[in-house]
Amino acid sequence: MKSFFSKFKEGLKKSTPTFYKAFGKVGGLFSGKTIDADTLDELEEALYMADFGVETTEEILGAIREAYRENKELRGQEAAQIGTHVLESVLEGSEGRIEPGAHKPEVIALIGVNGSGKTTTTAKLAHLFKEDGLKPLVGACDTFRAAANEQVRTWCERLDVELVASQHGADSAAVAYDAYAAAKSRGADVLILDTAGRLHNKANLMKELQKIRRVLQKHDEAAPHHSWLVIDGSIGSNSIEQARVFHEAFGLTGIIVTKLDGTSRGGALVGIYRELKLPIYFVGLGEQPEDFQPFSIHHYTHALFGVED
Ligand SMILES: Nc1nc2c(ncn2[C@@H]2O[C@H](COP(=O)(O)OP(=O)(O)OP(=O)(O)O)[C@@H](O)[C@H]2O)c(=O)[nH]1
Repeated sequence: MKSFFSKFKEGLKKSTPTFYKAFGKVGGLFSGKTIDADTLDELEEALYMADFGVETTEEILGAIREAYRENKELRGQEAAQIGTHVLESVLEGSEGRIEPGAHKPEVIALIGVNGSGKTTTTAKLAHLFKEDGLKPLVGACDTFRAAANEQVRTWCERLDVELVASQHGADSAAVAYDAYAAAKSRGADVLILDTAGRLHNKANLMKELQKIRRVLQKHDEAAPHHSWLVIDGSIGSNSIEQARVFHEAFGLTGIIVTKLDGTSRGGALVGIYRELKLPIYFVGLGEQPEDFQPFSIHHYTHALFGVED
């Protein structure tokens, strides 16, 4: 099996400027030759504004303050390096990586509230797997929202990806079951399931998700092999609570954070990781299929502090 990430190494560099935007002003604070007390105050404010949360903000500031106490001539880039190291150690272990090939098909269930970006992420994943020479198949399990099917269909046509869908109002677990069978018989490497984000109430939604799991397990006891929460990065610290609720109800195996291109609150993913220790697999950086990258601690931390590679 070809390495899954070969294509992405180039992509990572390309979108660094997008990340810079996402972090607003933090990086800019260290562009000067030396820092001063004002820089530290501004850093504190910027980290809170970006939703890094109390713990992470205090750890970063504490380390830079200590270095500044010892050396009043501390250079901007030195301070930025210190911040980078603190954040790198907070995020240690957070990079989710998959190597398709362990199961055929490898089943990925995308979960999350409406509008978080599940359907777009389904398309992005399908595109990514295709680019890497794998065969994806998509199951449109959001049978609740009428337009959802259409949206997935449009994406799959555009990307030339096979789709299993059903009528609006159909049993989503039945779609999942059929999609698995189709993926197996058509030799798909990866099955991506786009699930509903809203039902009449939360309990029903969780029941439906659990039913999808039970039904998949009739095919393969280990399925879904990945249950990823797709979370809107621009909602900031509210995302932590959202992740906790889904994790308790469904047992997530990872996170995908979307919309990091259009937000200055890109710090919340650190809070999610601190709290739930769920790996972050991908980040969404735009509306197009290629605006999608594996989460990289190095990239994230360096972009935040404006540290050059
Ligand atoms: N800027 C930006 N927009 C995104 C990203 N991901 C998704 N979107 C946009 O967010 C909106 C909602 O995305 P969907 O993929 O429809 O979200 P969903 O979770 O499937 O929502 P439902 O289908 O309503 O359940 C769309 O307008 C997407 O184009 C991203 O990474 N960046």
